[in-house]
Amino acid sequence: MASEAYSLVLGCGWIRATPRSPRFALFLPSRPLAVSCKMRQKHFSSQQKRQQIKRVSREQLRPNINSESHNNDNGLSQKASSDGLSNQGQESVLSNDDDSEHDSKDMAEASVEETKSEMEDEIIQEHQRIPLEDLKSMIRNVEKNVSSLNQAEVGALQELDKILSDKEALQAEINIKEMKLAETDAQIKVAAQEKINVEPLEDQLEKLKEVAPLGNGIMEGNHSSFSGEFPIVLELNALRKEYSVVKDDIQTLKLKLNDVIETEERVSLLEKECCLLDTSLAELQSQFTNALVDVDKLSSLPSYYKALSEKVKKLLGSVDSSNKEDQLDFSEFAKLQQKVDKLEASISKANMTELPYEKFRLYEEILQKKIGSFEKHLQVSDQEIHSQIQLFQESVREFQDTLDKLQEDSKKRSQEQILENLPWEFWSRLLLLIDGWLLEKKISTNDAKSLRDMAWKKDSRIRDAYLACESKGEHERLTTFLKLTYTSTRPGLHIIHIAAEMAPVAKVGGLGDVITGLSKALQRKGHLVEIVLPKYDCIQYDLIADLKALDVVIESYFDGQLFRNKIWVGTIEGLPVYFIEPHHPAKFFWRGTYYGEHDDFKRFSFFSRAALELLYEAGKRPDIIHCHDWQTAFVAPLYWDIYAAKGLNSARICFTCHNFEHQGTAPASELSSCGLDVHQMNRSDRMQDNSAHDRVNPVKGAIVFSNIVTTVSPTYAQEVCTAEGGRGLHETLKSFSKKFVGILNGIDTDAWNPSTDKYISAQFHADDLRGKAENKNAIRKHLKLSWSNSSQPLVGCITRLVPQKGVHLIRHAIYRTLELGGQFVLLGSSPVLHIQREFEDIAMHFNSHPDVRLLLKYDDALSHLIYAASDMFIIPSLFEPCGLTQMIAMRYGSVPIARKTGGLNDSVFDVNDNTVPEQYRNGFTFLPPTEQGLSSVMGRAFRYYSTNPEGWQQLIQKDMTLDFSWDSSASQYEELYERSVIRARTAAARV
Ligand SMILES: Nc1ncnc2c1ncn2[C@@H]1O[C@H](COP(=O)(O)OP(=O)(O)O)[C@@H](O)[C@H]1O
Repeated sequence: MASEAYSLVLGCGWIRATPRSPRFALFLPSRPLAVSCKMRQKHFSSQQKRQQIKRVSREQLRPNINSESHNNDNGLSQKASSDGLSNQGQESVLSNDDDSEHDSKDMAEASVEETKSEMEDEIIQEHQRIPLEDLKSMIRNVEKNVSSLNQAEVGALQELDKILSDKEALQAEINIKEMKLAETDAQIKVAAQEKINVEPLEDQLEKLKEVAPLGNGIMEGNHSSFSGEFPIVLELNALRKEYSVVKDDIQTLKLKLNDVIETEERVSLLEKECCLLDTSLAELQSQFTNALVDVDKLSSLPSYYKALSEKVKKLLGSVDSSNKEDQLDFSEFAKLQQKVDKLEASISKANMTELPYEKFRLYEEILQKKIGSFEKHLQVSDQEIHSQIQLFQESVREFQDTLDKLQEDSKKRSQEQILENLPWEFWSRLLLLIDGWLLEKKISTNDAKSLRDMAWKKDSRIRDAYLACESKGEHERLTTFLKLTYTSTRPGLHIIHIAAEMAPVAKVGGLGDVITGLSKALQRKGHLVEIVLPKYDCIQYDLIADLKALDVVIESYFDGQLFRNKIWVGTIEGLPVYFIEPHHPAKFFWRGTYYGEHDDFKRFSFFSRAALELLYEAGKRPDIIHCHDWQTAFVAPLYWDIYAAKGLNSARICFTCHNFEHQGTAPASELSSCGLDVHQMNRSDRMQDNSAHDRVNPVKGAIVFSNIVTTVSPTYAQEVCTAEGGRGLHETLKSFSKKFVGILNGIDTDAWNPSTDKYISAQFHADDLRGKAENKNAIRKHLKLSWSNSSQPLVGCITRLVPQKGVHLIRHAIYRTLELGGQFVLLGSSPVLHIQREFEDIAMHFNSHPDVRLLLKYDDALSHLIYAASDMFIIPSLFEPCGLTQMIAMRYGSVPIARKTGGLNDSVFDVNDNTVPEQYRNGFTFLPPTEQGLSSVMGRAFRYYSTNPEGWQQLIQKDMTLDFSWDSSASQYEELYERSVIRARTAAARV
């Protein structure tokens, strides 16, 4: 394109004006030499042309002369002409005399005359030799020749005249052309000069304009009359014109230059595009290579599939051979095989075909689609194959099982046939063994009876047990047989809880929750669980199903006489519950309260004895009697001291202390009321209080007399073995450490379930927390708190307001919450008067405060709403045997802020504690029981809440899904119970 434009410019240059050509050369550096050469050639050729014209005009003259002479010389003109052209000497002469026309004419005439005289001389000489006649004819011929010669001469002269006139015309023409040539030469010279001196000329013009006002007029063409008189002015005019033409040309050139620049820019853009295309091409190439690798990989899949098919076929074969009824459908496999084969073929086809680069993209897309669909097919095939394999494996397994069973059955049958046909001798030996153990008092009459019955019926279990331990020692045989009596007769354990609380009908604190939660969990595990409770007047009777008084009176001993007890039965949360209503003049459970009465020792010692009386009278044979806290701790010594001897001897006693702070000590004399021998019991190794020897300690008595002693968390179990934590019982606990264990409580996940809770405003769960925000809003409105800022954190606290719970820290938490910009809701009441008063004052102080509300009461329904609404939950206990509120709070998405003590230490793990695996970190903890310690941890929690809302949300979700159910705790109790029962039977067998 550039060269095209250039030739066009050159063309224009030649057509319009030669002088412009060198200016182009300024912008087209490769061209100036050629152009100037061309100019020089042109100039040279015009000179040559002129010389040629001159030469031709001279030569045109010469042949005419020669032809004249040679025509007369019998057509020898050709030779004469060539001689004439080659005669250099003649040419040089002619060239020196180029305008003498007359001289030429004279010379022609002289030449004719000369020829004529030469001929006459020849005739005379011929005449002297030849006859006259001949001479006469010859003369006539000569005369004829002369006349024809004369005619020829006239013609020649005419011809000469014509030639001369032609010559003149030609000469004139030549002159004009030479003049024109000279002019052109001059113009060329001027142009050459002008091309070098445009600017000086401009300056000159400017100077002329300045110095000659006349010149201005001339240049403007107003004084044409002076043109001829001022050649310089004319020249200047011409120059001006030339200058304007040049200017135009410059303009044109500039435009052209812009075009060129634009073109260059376009070229560079195109180059860039070209580069980009190159790189994308390279990318495509590499993608193509990768795709080929992928295709390679994919091509290996069919072989993998084939291997799988082979395996499946093998399996099918084995199944076929095992069971011909199991006919397998191969059509699916055949279809899959066809699909894979097809894909394989298309892949190899694609590999063989080399696609052009411009089709890469299209190819890649198709390839990707193919790979995608192939992968999908493969996935589906994989799944199908997998499920088919599983199906076949299952059927093979089933078949194998049936086979095994059949084999076992047939083996059994044949064995049974053998065993059934066991000689009478075998059964007699077995019966004698049982009787011997009974007589030797190695087993009880009952155990002996049930074992004897089994042997009598030829029960396979006793036969197998006998055969299994035939070669073993007697103790092991005894244990095996006793286990048989216990497992063979019942599906699980018979467990009876004797307690002072049961949630939700008679709940003061965590004890009530444990009774219900643990019992339900044990019930679910297949055990028979029953609960015996005092029939308090303040029980929530509406929560008891099928409550009824039995038409029976149980008399129980107290203060030297028998008192009648009315027995009520009913179910609470699906659990069978017995209520004892003593008809005692002191109206032990008609007080409108559970605890805190002056005669609590009497009240609960009475109840403990009446409960055992009930079991005894009812003829119950429980495996486990589980008593709780000091209120029912009397059961352990009463059982072993009185009821075991009376025949209620099937049970093992488990005692759980929920709080060693409460030991129920009393003057030793009071113990006699329930029938215990004070003298026997008030001993340091029995019930005597470790600190006051005239007092008996029911908790110590339970530790001593129970088979299993537990407390409610592993950390607390350790703490109470120290002087600081044991409250005087640490030595006793240490001495019975073998039967003492700490098991963390669980919570009743049915009762505490935010997705089904009927007490809360909106149910919610970990995956959808919108309900939690609704509950927050609802409680704020309900308690007339400010609800303008939904992100203002709400701190909850539900507790008994007792020193153990860190009341001073709870009070501090209220102020600290305000300091941190949060809201605080407390639900609690105190059995301690001064604490109750103190909190009532605080409640009054914040009566209409927008951010604090204190509710000094016990309110189960409200507690649910607070758990559901709060963002954080505070438990700053000085000590905490287990604590349930932190677990309930977490279940409701309220993050616990707890002191590291007792059960809190076993269930709350700080978000920053690197010693704990990340998945267990669920809250904020602090150790020093000080206001500073609490302030600091609350600050951390608030910062986390406000600065990391996403992390907070995740923390809530994690907390809500943690397992605090009773399942694992109940399993631990179950294991303890079972071990104890077996041990008892074995021990009984030994005695
Ligand atoms: N004022 C109250 N209103 C309703 N429920 C309460 C109140 N105070 C405590 N609770 C409940 O009592 C139980 C407390 O158990 P826990 O944390 O083991 O403490 P403790 O047994 O020492 O009182 C929780 O279920 C808690 O919700």
